[in-house]
This record gives sequence, structure tokens and C-alpha cells, in this order.
Amino acid sequence: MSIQRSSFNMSKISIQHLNLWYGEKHALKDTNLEIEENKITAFIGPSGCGKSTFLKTLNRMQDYVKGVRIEGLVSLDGEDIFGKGVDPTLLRKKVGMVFQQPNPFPMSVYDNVAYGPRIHGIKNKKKLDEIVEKSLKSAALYDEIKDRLHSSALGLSGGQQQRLCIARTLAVEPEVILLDEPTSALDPISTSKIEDLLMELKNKYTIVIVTHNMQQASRIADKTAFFLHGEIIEYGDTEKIFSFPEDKRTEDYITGRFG
Ligand SMILES: Nc1ncnc2c1ncn2[C@@H]1O[C@H](COP(=O)(O)OP(=O)(O)OP(=O)(O)O)[C@@H](O)[C@H]1O
Repeated sequence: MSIQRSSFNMSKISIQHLNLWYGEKHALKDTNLEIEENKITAFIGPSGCGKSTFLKTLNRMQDYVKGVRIEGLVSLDGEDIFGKGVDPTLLRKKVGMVFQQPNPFPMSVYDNVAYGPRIHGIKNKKKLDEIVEKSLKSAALYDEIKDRLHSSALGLSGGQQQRLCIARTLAVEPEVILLDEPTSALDPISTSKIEDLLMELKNKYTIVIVTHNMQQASRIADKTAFFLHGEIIEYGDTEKIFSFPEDKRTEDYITGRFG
């Protein structure tokens, strides 16, 4: 594996010849991508083109879907995520995920954030207090809700709930954060807060975001991949993809001619 490792130097996650089938449906077709560390990578493309499927493969969420068949290589820091010795739970600790709809657990704000660390064996109250405070601060939520730590998370606004979900992800100290349309259910102010937060978090984490919002991709992403019919048509610096796309299909999509 040493030869492969050296070629992965620049990327946090390397995807090579990844194919995925849902039963007979060929949803990802020989996709290749190098996801760079401490950058925001956006996946764009019309509905049903495979963005979420690709994203979920990166932390083996597809393990839960019946009838899925995967071929190809996905490696995190040079290690095959489908390798024999890999524990999917530990993989998901390293590669956390935030979904489209904020999905806090029906429990207090505190317990939501402490949930992951507790599962991973942290019982000490002082240590948990520290983790909860640090995670909420990192998710730019602490000041707004520090007096409501023991109230139900379901009482927070949608935007606050989504930042809580980000805090919950941060609490287990991931290296990569995957976000599947994290702002599509939010108002513009909450959206802008999450975007600012992601720009801040990329200094410590590698971030991958699926978005239907072109402005959002161009505002926050360093790199953009354009998906179409299960293929990655074009990938590169966001500025270049939006200003000088090389493929006519990318150009048609970003200029709103289809999709
Ligand atoms: N669990 C599943 N079983 C069967 N087919 C699926 C499953 N999940 C997704 N698909 C199909 O795979 C293709 C890719 O879906 P996917 O959700 O990855 O697209 P997407 O680009 O994320 O779409 P959207 O932007 O609408 O969320 C679609 O044709 C979809 O119907």
C-alpha cells in the first residue's frame, strides 16, 4: 500500500473507480475524486444524479441499505474504508454526518451533544461538561443557548437545531464532516450563520457538502464537483467551475439551462 499512500499525500479521502448499484440501478458510475484536507468541497448537480449516494458512501452509511453493491476504492488517509479490519462505527466517528432536516434527539441540548462521547465511553461529568461547552462554542451556538442547556432540544429554532446537530457531530472529534443539503430547510439568516460556521470549521476539519444552492457553493466551497446521471462530469476549483467550466454540461447546469 505504500505506493498508494504516497499518491494520497494531498487528499484526505481518495475515491477511485467507485461504482454503486441499488439492485439493478447503477447509481454511481466509475467515479473518481480526491477530497482535500481542510477544504470545503461542494457536490452539485440535478436531483437524482447521485450526490447523496456518493456522500453516504464516504462513511459507509450505505451499509444499512439493502441490495446495495459497491465496487472500487475509498480510502481515508490512505486506508481502505471497506478493509477487513475497519470498524464502521469508528469510521463514522472520524467521518461525521449532518442531514438535510435538523434531527436533534428528543432530549435536552446537553444530552444531545453528550450522546456520542457517552457512547464512546466518556462518563466523567466534568469532562462531558467541557466537551458540551466546547462543541456548542465551535458550532457558534453556545452564547445563544447557554441558559437552556437542560431544556429540550426540540424547543430550539430550526437553524439552532441544525447548529446543534453540527455540535453533536463535533463532540466526537471527527476529522471529516459530511453535510447533505444542511441549509435547505432553513431561512436565509440561519443559512448564512451555518455558512460562516463552515468557513470557520474548515481550518480544523475537512468538509464535504451537497447543495442545490449554486450561490452557496460559490460562496463557501474551495472545490466543486458536478454530478450528472451517476458520473462526476467535472471537478476543480470552485471559481474555475463557475467561471470557466470545461464541459458544456457543467456550463448548462450552472447557467440554469437544465436541472
Ligand atoms: N435506497 C435506494 N434504493 C434504490 N434507489 C435509490 C436509493 N437511494 C437512491 N436511489 C436512486 O439512486 C439515484 C441517485 O440518488 P441520490 O439520492 O444519490 O441523488 P441526489 O443527487 O442526491 O438527488 P437529490 O438532489 O434529489 O437529493 C436516484 O435515481 C435514486 O432514485
